[in-house]
Amino acid sequence: MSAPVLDDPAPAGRDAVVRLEGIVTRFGRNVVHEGLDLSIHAGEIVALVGGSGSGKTTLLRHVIGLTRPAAGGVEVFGEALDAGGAAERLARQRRMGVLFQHGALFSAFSVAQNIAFPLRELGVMSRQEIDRLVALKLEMVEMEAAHALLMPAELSGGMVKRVALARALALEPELLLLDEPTAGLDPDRSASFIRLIRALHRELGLTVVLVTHDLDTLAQMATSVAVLAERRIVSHASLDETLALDHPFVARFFRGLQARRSRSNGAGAG
Ligand SMILES: Nc1ncnc2c1ncn2[C@@H]1O[C@H](COP(=O)(O)OP(=O)(O)OP(=O)(O)O)[C@@H](O)[C@H]1O
Repeated sequence: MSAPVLDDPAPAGRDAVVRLEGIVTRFGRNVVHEGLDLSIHAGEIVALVGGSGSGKTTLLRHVIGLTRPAAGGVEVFGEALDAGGAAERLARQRRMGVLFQHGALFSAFSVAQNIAFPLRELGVMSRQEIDRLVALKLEMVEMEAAHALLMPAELSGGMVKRVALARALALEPELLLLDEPTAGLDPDRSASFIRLIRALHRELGLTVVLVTHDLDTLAQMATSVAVLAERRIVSHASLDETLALDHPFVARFFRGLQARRSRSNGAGAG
């Protein structure tokens, strides 16, 4: 196996938005992470890839503080996740938006109520301010104002993802965590979801961590790829550098993309 690529793909001088150091995670006897390190810098879209059960979702849960590693440090926005009092921890939480794979909407709430939920929790906005922000977020995810009154059961799969994204964006997060955002979407809906995230990334300067098994999503979105294998990040590098790695998981995972690239190179050469 060639040497793993562990150099930092972000330009020097940018602060880490997320820094994971020496993370150890255990569920009973199942050791999921062991000495895992990863730094993510402002403005990056990092695709986190790894085999099924390798601990990608668990890592995202550590970043937002839903779970705690058995050992190691989790820093977000330059501070330890549990630094400071309750108010400071909450303030840090609000700088992060999350879209989980089964990030279901509250089924008894309308689209508008779902998007308004994090805003209401803040308890500082008037009804009019909340309505205005909900309308703005709906527009941001390219949904019509009339959709605000629909119930989740009335939405298509693509619309559910958009509403969940609008809710994740409600508090204007600087860091967006996306777990399989395009899973279950048909190619058209998937492509438009990718366009949307890329536009938001460009316009809002978001930092994004993206877990995906979908090579098209990855190739079109990621500014870097972090590979979770053997319980740690074995490589964090550009897609091209990742493709050049001699690692069994990388070879298996990227086989389709490699084949497509060599076909198009062949076609170009001929
Ligand atoms: N709450 C829990 N209790 C016990 N084991 C857990 C718990 N959460 C996760 N695990 C175990 O930790 C491992 C990593 O799970 P995780 O969901 O993070 O993997 P993943 O890489 O996201 O997988 P996939 O790609 O299949 O979604 C698995 O073996 C899983 O069974």
